[in-house]
Amino acid sequence: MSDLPGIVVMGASGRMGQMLINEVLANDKARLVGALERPGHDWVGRDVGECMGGQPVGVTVTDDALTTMAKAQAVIDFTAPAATVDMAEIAAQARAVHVIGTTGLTDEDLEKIALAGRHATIVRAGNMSLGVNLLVQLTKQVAAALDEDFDIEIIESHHHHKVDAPSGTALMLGEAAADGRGVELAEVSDRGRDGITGARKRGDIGFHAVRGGDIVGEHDVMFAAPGERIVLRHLATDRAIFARGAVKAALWGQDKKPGEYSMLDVLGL
Ligand SMILES: NC(=O)C1=CN([C@@H]2O[C@H](COP(=O)(O)OP(=O)(O)OC[C@H]3O[C@@H](n4cnc5c(N)ncnc54)[C@H](O)[C@@H]3O)[C@@H](O)[C@H]2O)C=CC1
Ligand SMILES: O=C(O)C1=N[C@H](C(=O)O)C[C@H](O)C1
Repeated sequence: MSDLPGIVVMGASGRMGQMLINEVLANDKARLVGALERPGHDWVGRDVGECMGGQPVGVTVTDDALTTMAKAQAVIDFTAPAATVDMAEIAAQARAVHVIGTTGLTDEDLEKIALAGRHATIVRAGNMSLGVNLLVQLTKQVAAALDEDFDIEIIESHHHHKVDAPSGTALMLGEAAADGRGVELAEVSDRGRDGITGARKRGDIGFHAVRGGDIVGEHDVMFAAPGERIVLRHLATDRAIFARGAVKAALWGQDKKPGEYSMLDVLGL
């Protein structure tokens, strides 16, 4: 048997799940050892390659996370908050790296994940692409260089299936902007204005969510002052960028001590 790290993909039938299955299968430094779906899903019990419309790959989709994780060195999880919190405990028991791409996690979810991080290596990011993680660093730098004469607004656009807002990426960018300014995001966050809102409060960071069609993911960070505007922009046109980052994170995590890491750690940014 190969000693390459064995990776399980959770949420195998999802938009990201299918990207991840293809990415792991194509990677010569990893093996696909499991594909998980939620109980009752019609892919459960079938070969994941066939489910995706191709040749069999010898991995049957299952809803049995405990048994599947026993043979894995990492799990890549782009699913839903409740599923991710459950997996955090299972991955910690299995001493497997847990790569979390799921967004929409509450503070309570994050506390539970942090607890699991005492025993497991977790890499979590609202966006696993190289471009967005660079944008995070640029946002922090620009926010640190400018004063509050520049109003910061974050505008994100996604496909009409997306269930959470603001996007995980928008929140990462907001945190970076707040960090650059030396303030707490929670103190200055202004989400989705509506009605008679009053004039914009100096120092606030605004968030706006557009949902439509098949937009993969677009993010603008606008710094607007009287007489001039700077706009930092990332456009995702292919979900493969997220899958590539996630597989990189799963491999990077193999020799890391337990704890919570980000894609900035993985990419060395
Ligand atoms: N961090 C990043 O770079 C990115 C994060 N995302 C996030 O990933 C998540 C998933 O996005 P999509 O793939 O578009 O959604 P999706 O709805 O297409 O896929 C989610 C999949 O998870 C499965 N699932 C739900 N509960 C499960 C359980 N208990 N066990 C196993 N599978 C379970 C669902 O059946 C579904 O197939 C979202 O939170 C999204 O925001 C998406 C793209 C990039
Ligand atoms: O749900 C998505 O599709 C995406 N979610 C992530 C987010 O919430 O930022 C990353 C990417 O923008 C696609």
